Amino acid sequence: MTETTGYSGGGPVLIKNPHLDSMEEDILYHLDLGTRTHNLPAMFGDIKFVCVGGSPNRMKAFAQFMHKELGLEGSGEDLADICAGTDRYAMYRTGPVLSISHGMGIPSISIMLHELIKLLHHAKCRDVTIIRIGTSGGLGIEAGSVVITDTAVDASFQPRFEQVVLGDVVVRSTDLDRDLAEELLACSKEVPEFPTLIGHTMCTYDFYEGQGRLDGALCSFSSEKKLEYLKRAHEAGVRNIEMESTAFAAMCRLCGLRAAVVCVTLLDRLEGDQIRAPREVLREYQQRPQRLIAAFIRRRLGLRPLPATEGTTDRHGP
Ligand SMILES: O=P(O)(O)O[C@H]1O[C@H](CO)[C@@H](O)[C@H]1O
Ligand SMILES: O=c1cc[nH]c(=O)[nH]1
Repeated sequence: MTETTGYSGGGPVLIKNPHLDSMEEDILYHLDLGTRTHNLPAMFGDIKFVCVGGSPNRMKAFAQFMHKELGLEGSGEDLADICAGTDRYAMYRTGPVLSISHGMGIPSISIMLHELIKLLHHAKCRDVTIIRIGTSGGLGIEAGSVVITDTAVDASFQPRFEQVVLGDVVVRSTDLDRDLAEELLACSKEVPEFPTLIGHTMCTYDFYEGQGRLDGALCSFSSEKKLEYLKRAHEAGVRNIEMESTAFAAMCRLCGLRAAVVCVTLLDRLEGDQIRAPREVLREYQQRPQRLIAAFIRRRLGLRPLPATEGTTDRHGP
């Protein structure tokens, strides 16, 4: 079965679930929030930008960075984790920006997105832009490059996300908002210290065998087969590889959220498998998507570009 419902962009957050209307209460279990226990419109109704990424520390650092970038009062060092009652995900807000961690892989981001999208719906948010700021392995591009995804593809280079529902495979489109990708590319001129490009992003179910690595606990293919696969991916337009983009693109699109994926590359997979860059270098790399998104949000809010932003200082690294 293929679901073709189109991306609407702007407007309200669409919930494609008729059962929700008849529920007296909706408990967002993994976020430790709920419609009875929290005034979600008061807490989140004015959110316009949602940024998600794997690591809780990265998303805290990003919220603190945005606090400064938006020129809000105070240092932002004391931003509280809104989901502190659970250790599944971490969530911070500053001004109109919500910053949330999603863990690693499709099952983890999928659970977070179900609850986040319902939260935005219950809060009556409108015109929300959602961006995944992540890390990835590059394909044929310099380590440290930032890739803005035009289309998320699966491990067979197809623009689809397959979800098993009641035993049947449901196929969902993974197109992302082209205009938003172009707008982000235009913003990259404000952060010229690193290369930024648009390309396909391949999403896999695993970091090791699933991404053609030779260095996992299991490996059943040769070095030649690995390179042949990665080169085919490159020829198909893939410029980076990560583990959440297809599910993210499919769910956001169906729910009317304008979405983008912006990931830095930690290495060039055509040159190796192990991530060897020193922690200091990796730390600076993971700040790059954040700096680009800060420039984008500032521009959207009509704030003047800041001279040479330095990014966040998350001490934990990617
Ligand atoms: O850096 P983040 O955004 O966590 O994402 C990437 O890093 C993880 C693997 O190290 C995967 O989840 C992959 O998608
Ligand atoms: O190679 C990489 C690096 C980061 N994240 C991935 O999923 N793959």
